[in-house]
Amino acid sequence: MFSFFKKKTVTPEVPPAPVQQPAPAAAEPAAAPDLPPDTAPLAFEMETAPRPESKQSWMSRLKAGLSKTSANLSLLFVGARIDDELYEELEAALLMSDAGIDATHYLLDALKRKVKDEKLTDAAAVKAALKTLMIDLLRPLEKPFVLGRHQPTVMMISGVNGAGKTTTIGKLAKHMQAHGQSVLLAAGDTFRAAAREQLMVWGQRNNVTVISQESGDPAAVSYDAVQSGKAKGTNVVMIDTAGRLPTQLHLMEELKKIKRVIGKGMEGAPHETLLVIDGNTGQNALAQVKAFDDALQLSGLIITKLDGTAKGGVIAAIARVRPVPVYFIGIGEKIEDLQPFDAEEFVEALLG
Ligand SMILES: Nc1nc2c(ncn2[C@@H]2O[C@H](COP(=O)(O)OP(=O)(O)OP(=O)(O)O)[C@@H](O)[C@H]2O)c(=O)[nH]1
Repeated sequence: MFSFFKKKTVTPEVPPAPVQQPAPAAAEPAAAPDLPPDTAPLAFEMETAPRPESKQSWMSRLKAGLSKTSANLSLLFVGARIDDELYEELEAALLMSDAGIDATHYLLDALKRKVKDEKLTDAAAVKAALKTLMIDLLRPLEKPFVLGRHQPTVMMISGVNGAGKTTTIGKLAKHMQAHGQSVLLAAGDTFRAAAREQLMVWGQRNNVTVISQESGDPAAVSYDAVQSGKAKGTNVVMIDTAGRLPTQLHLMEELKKIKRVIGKGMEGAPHETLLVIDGNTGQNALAQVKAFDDALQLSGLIITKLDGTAKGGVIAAIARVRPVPVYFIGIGEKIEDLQPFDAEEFVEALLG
């Protein structure tokens, strides 16, 4: 397993907070510690050079996950002539991959131009040109996930039901703990007792404090969690929210309220407003990104389940239509199955 956080060369001004003992209870009201908002006791950013053996296994699994699309796209270029028929087949394959009309036409137009300008006649060279164009399209979505700029860093996590929010929070919490970051979770899903319990049990098992309330207002639970995080000097507060559809307008309003109330608990918070999307939801994922971004002004995405029946092309649609950075992608349920998004590696898996 390789890590995706690394220590930045920041001189600690304040010693890092100790890892919390599990204390699954409602937060006691407390005053904020006297820290400037941007105090950076520790800062972490992406690991840029993961261990080769782990990288290899990650790549082969990502490739397996996206094999449907890569098989379709790769086959097109085998012994192909560069003509209208190839472009038509490529258009169909890109649309089938969930890239959507906008990204598909953008890529095709750019490819045709490149083929002409560079006088490409060989199918392999055209495929390589498409790869370069896709990498250029997706690269702006790469963004390192940095911790340590705030004490605590407050993260709000949203998404539709079953997208993988809670699982992802668990994985992130473990990675953060492994790097000396103390983590506090807020069970903002006050509707489903089972969701709350799931998080509580997980917290106890993993030595992570979970703030929860039996019933009531998810905004209040989130506020309590921020207060508790500030009082205890916790490094990271992650706020889980109940799954909801963008069409459930009252629930989208509730999300906005949660965000506002978090901001009342700590100026500038949440520092990360994340949307978790299931990679198998195709073009609907784009609709989710738009709706949640309109409501919350997202700072980043996490795309899960790229190991299933995902086609992967929707990320090109996101890059064209609503380029919210993709912090992480997930290809399974184990902790090492969540890794930073890397455009080059993703396109390599997508195009073979
Ligand atoms: N195959 C696969 N399964 C995943 C991945 N991430 C999460 N899951 C599974 O997806 C299911 C739903 O995950 P949860 O984390 O409970 O999703 P949630 O968004 O919190 O769901 P709600 O609380 O209902 O809104 C679980 O069975 C997870 O194990 C992934 O990357 N790959």
